[in-house]
Amino acid sequence: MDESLTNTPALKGLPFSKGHGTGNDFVLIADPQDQHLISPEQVAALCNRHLGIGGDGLIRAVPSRFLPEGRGILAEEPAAEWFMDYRNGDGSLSEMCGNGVRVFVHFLIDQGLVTLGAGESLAIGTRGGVKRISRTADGYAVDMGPWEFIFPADARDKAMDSLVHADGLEVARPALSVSMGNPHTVVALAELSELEATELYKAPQVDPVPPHGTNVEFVVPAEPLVHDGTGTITMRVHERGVGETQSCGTGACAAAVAIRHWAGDGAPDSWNVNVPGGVVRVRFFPGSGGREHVELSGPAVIVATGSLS
Ligand SMILES: N[C@@H](CCC[C@H](N)C(=O)O)C(=O)O
Repeated sequence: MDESLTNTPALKGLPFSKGHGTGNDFVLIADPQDQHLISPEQVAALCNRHLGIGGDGLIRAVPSRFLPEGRGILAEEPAAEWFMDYRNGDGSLSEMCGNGVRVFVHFLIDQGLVTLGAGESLAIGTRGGVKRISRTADGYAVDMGPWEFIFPADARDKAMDSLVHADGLEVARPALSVSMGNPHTVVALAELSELEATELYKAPQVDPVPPHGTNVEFVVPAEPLVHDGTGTITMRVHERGVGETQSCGTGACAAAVAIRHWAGDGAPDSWNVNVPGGVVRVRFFPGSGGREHVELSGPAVIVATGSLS
């Protein structure tokens, strides 16, 4: 373990769990009294795969009442007692993490901090707003709220609003940028062989890049696209603040938004998104306030618990 971590009294002996959702992995820390302010450098050290515990991100579970963002959440939804304080592996903040919020709820249950019965839902505070989570047969479903295009309609023709280039692709490809609370740029490729050839060891070049940076999803629609009313997409992702990951829940939602837009009228509302770490499901449904919402579902696993030595 990096000594700069364990020399910090506030972190010495701190219990943690390690969990993942379809291979998108997180260090999880319960902080019911808001006593552990973990610096960006400490997050990066804990998430380091060689010198730390290793993870795509770190999630601190803290009561909403302790954080200014959390108090705003409580004014909107008093039941959102717990706040998901999410950091990317480099220590930067993100508004939302779709795989992370499922793993977060599983962690809260595992720690005995909440209960969630079949047919019930739990409100969680995030920097991307209140998310409601319920159990499914294989894990959890999250109402991710409404999606929106990042660039205004007049800057976007029907098919694209950016160009993206990555090593391994001969030319830059058209893309659409979608917000799921956090930013995504979705690039369609024609063949699985192109997806395999795409090099994601460094960040793809996006032009124009959304104002707060972006996560980049490379997607291949299945052939045929729709089977039994469900569309299928295969996706790889380069995450802002992390690098290539095995899965990205908000990215899967953005991928389904973009492919459904490209497919046009008659495209389905249900999607399976294959990622290197498994499969997540995305569903569009009429949400509150007359806006279309996105539901993300998939597994959540706790693999280990320990304490910082
Ligand atoms: N893997 C997450 C997204 C995590 C945040 C992202 N890297 C960002 O900076 O927005 C997911 O499952 O949604």
